[in-house]
Amino acid sequence: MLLGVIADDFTGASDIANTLAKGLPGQGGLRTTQFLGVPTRPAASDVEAGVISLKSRSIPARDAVTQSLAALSWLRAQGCRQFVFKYCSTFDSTPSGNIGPVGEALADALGVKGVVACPAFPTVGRTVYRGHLFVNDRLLSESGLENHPLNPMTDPDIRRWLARQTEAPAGLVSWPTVHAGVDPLRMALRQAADRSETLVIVDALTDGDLVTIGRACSDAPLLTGGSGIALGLPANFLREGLASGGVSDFAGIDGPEAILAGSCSGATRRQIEVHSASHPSLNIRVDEVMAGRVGPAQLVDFIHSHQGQAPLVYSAGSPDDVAATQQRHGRERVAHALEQLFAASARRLVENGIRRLVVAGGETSGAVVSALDLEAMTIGPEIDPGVPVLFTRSERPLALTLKSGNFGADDFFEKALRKLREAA
Ligand SMILES: Nc1ncnc2c1ncn2[C@@H]1O[C@H](COP(=O)(O)OP(=O)(O)OP(=O)(O)O)[C@@H](O)[C@H]1O
Ligand SMILES: O=C(O)[C@@H](O)C(=O)CO
Repeated sequence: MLLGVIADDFTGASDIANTLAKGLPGQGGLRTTQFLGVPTRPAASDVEAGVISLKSRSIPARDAVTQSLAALSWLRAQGCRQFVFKYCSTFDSTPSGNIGPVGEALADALGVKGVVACPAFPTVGRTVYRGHLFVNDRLLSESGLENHPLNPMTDPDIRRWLARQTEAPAGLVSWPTVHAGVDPLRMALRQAADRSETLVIVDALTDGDLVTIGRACSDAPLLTGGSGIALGLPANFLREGLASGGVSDFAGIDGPEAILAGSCSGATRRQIEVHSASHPSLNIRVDEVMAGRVGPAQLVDFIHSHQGQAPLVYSAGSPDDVAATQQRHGRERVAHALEQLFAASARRLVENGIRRLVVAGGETSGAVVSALDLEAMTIGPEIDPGVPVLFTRSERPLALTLKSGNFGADDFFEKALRKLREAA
């Protein structure tokens, strides 16, 4: 294994696995596997990039650090020569973590400073300029992310946000330096290290900037960021003749289908609206779940009784509804109850023969996939930017996709089910 990624949620892991498997146009990528949690045995020998999915974005910082260091240890044992800590392109975190504490702990373990921190993902509108994160043409804090159910992002100055989470000062390399090219950027990162800045926000506005960052970091033991940070990395290994540049061998998996959406993000809510207009859909009422009147049986029955029609079960409400629900029952309790509900339902659905599964939302995906007890998934073709097909190679193969809340076109759900059936 050449490259090891530690991702703080499951959809984010798929996102960066997609980037690594795809590589740059015309060049090919790395043979990539997404692992669910820290594996307990060695990886297959042909894996070039291993992405470990943790569910560490919204847990106490101390636990996130412990899990991330365990992931690092396993990846080191597989022979990786470079590591990436993948977090959300909208820098999802709170003033107490977890990007800062995990980033610093990994940097300390690898003995490095001047480590890039760049959540930019221009294809889906995330850019960083002068340390400020934009989502399309809005600052992060006015993009809807200020209403996130778990980590409201209320400050677009991510250097300031990061500095609240870190022990060492957080640095900044602004866009003119990135634009000036590989050597000036390398020098700026070295200078940041000399100032004892462990994590350094690096601006990026385009894929070209991310490729420059990738090249400048060809020898860096550690990078941190959104999936865009991986854009230029496969090329480094290909250039050195270390990687194969292989393509996906996904043959398509047909069979019963289900869509489970626990995300309340803007894009998912639009996808729910579009899909529900012409497909059976069940809106889970949180009050009913909290009162114990709705459980997995209802969800599973609904999916089974609408087979062949792309049935959708979702929990999303408007930001006002979500806030009111959290007020009534408590944020953690609601999140826990919904995640358990989706997880238990998914387990039963797969036991009962569901073979194509679409899940929306990082935390939701984490809960669902953990309940399915899958160890590793191979990366197939891309469905929409940042969202690939994943498949298992077991006797009863499963094709699934884990969609980040804010990713995907409006018709994502229908398109995803189709892509899970088609060969690459
Ligand atoms: N109606 C609701 N009211 C309150 N909380 C909800 C509701 N529906 C879902 N949730 C909770 O909100 C959280 C949504 O997080 P999740 O990570 O799944 O989606 P997301 O944040 O949109 O996706 P991503 O992390 O990929 O951007 C989950 O913990 C979920 O249980
Ligand atoms: O970076 C992103 O936006 C996604 O991969 C993600 O992490 C959402 O959970």
